[in-house]
Amino acid sequence: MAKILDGKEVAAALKDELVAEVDRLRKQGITPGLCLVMAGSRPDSQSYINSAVKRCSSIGIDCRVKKLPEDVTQGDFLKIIDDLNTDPKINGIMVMRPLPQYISENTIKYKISPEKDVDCLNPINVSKVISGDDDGFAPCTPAAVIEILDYYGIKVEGKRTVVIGRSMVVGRPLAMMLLARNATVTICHTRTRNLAEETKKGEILIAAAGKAKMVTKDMVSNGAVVIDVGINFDESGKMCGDVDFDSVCPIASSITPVPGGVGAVTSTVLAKHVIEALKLQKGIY
Ligand SMILES: Nc1nc(=O)c2c([nH]1)NC[C@@H]1CN(c3ccc(C(=O)N[C@@H](CCC(=O)O)C(=O)O)cc3)C=[N+]21
Repeated sequence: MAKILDGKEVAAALKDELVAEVDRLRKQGITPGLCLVMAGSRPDSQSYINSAVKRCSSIGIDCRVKKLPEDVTQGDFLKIIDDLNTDPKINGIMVMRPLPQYISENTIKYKISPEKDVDCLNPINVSKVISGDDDGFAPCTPAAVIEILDYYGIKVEGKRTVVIGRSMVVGRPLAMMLLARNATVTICHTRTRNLAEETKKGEILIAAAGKAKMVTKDMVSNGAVVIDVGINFDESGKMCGDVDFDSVCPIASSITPVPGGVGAVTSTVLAKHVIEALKLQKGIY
């Protein structure tokens, strides 16, 4: 049976470091501030906002949530981003995706100040992820995957690492972050032929496809490390990952559960990024 890679444990360890950091900053009279911006009422965005606010507040970050109507105009949206860019109390800006249909994500993402862009929407930060510079902000979810691998001492260098999924929030940036750590990376996606043949080559297999329980045991090689980034809900409304945990667990060497895996670390990484953003803006090293 695979060893369980416990996201809650990783998040707790990271949280301890961050609380200590926020305490040090508070003694200098500074409190980090985050604003989460949500247009419309998607339940997945709302659920992330709830857990992000809970987690960041418990670390000592001031959280603000800006809820905009689904039919907000592009002009109003841009004005809000502009105000946050210049607000000295706000160190991090997180805009929930996807944006409403009539808002151009391309326009919004360039507008977020790169120094406050804690979830990597601005192409300046995307380009840093691609070139392997670590002075920008990577998106929080792939950064959470890296935190888990680091915490458990799982080295990716030289290893055949297969990522399923090519989204801008997870698959693509994650592939680049693994490449920067010298993994041999394969990206699989909806048009990949003989998917199981490809995924079986992975010594490390990362599922970020957004499709419930799609990774079955015939797709996993014996002893693989399996990281499940999926957050889906099954027929009975229960949260489940992209990996069919019960069938894969017996053959993997280690595996992240859902819930309690990558998702449990993501909001703590967000808090980490807000603190880094503050230090960057204030010139604290
Ligand atoms: N710019 C942007 N970045 C995002 O990362 C992003 C987004 N937009 N839009 C919406 C989706 C959805 N999403 C969720 C993350 C965690 C939970 C969640 O339930 N987390 C639980 C833990 C789940 C677990 O344990 O696996 C928690 O933090 O307590 C839900 C939803 C992020 N998203």
